[in-house]
Amino acid sequence: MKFGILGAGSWGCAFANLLVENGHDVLVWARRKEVVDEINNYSKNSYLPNVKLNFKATNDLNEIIEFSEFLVIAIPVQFIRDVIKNIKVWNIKGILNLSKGIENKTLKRVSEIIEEFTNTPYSILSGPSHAEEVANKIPTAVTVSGSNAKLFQSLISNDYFRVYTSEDITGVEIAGALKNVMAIAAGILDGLGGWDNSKAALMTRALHEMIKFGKIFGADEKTFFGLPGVGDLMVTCNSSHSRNRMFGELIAKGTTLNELIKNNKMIAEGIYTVKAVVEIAKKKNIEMPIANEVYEILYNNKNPKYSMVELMRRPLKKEWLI
Ligand SMILES: NC(=O)C1=CN([C@@H]2O[C@H](COP(=O)(O)OP(=O)(O)OC[C@H]3O[C@@H](n4cnc5c(N)ncnc54)[C@H](O)[C@@H]3O)[C@@H](O)[C@H]2O)C=CC1
Ligand SMILES: O=C(CO)COP(=O)(O)O
Repeated sequence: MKFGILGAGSWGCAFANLLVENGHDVLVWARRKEVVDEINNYSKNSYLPNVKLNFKATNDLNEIIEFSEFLVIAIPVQFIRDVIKNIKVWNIKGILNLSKGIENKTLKRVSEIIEEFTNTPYSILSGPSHAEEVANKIPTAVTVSGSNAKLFQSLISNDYFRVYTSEDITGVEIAGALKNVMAIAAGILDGLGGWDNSKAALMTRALHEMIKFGKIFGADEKTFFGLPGVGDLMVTCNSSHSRNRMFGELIAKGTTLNELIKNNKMIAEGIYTVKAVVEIAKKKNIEMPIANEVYEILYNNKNPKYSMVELMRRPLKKEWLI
């Protein structure tokens, strides 16, 4: 099959290699010409520096659309709209979204952004899947949900990348978006000196906060006890590969948010999604203590140590103790 991939970041490139490995034709769209040249001339990309890339890239959106049977989205969520608004004709069979977040300016999930522009069948793939490990064929398992879930499961699964299917698009999207926010909080505890007990308690609370938020939008609670939920929460809160966790750790150690954004080409989606989560929680009157603390630390300079200690001292709601 012919897959066009929007986004030549670490996940777009790792996923492109996987599709090539599975025998598919792949073309990647990169925003910047120098990234296209680096991929086409040297089979390299600074977003995934230690991996040989086995595909070609273009900077021409029309070329990608003409090429593709299926379109994969691997652009950080806040930037998706500015790219896809330039697609004039959506003559593709299906969309597979890999991106995890909620758009700040509209409070929309990726499926909701996409449906503003096209009624092309939409699916999302999400779960514990750090690009660096997938690129090195380290066994990984993810979930795909949406119109073409079974088809994508057959086209994408291989001996190191297992794809399971779900009916719960909303739950998979919300789990993937919110785990990034929670991982920033987990990283803050790492930065305070590796508070492992606190981190375990935080991750337990984080899961319940994600479930509570998801159920407001009709998500299935079961989704959060699977790969898109607790699976991705654990890997992102604990992995040295996680940008969101790393941002939290560096914030706790005194780096400012602006310095992190300026000094890192990679994107930690949670620093943007947390704004949308806090705004939605306020509108829908959902108590989101961890997300609120992450927001206060990132955007109102609340002291990370004081904030986390105070948060962890707050009594857990009875129903959250499992
Ligand atoms: N990297 C990973 O291990 C995984 C990432 N994801 C998700 O994949 C999505 C894509 O992120 P990554 O591949 O990780 O990206 P990245 O963080 O590796 O690279 C940043 C990407 O964002 C693009 N970008 C930066 N500023 C931009 C702007 N102003 N306008 C348009 N594009 C801009 C860059 O060109 C680059 O493609 C994200 O939603 C992420 O949460 C999901 C699973 C694993
Ligand atoms: O989604 C991911 C792993 O499943 C990647 O997490 P980070 O964006 O925190 O690196």
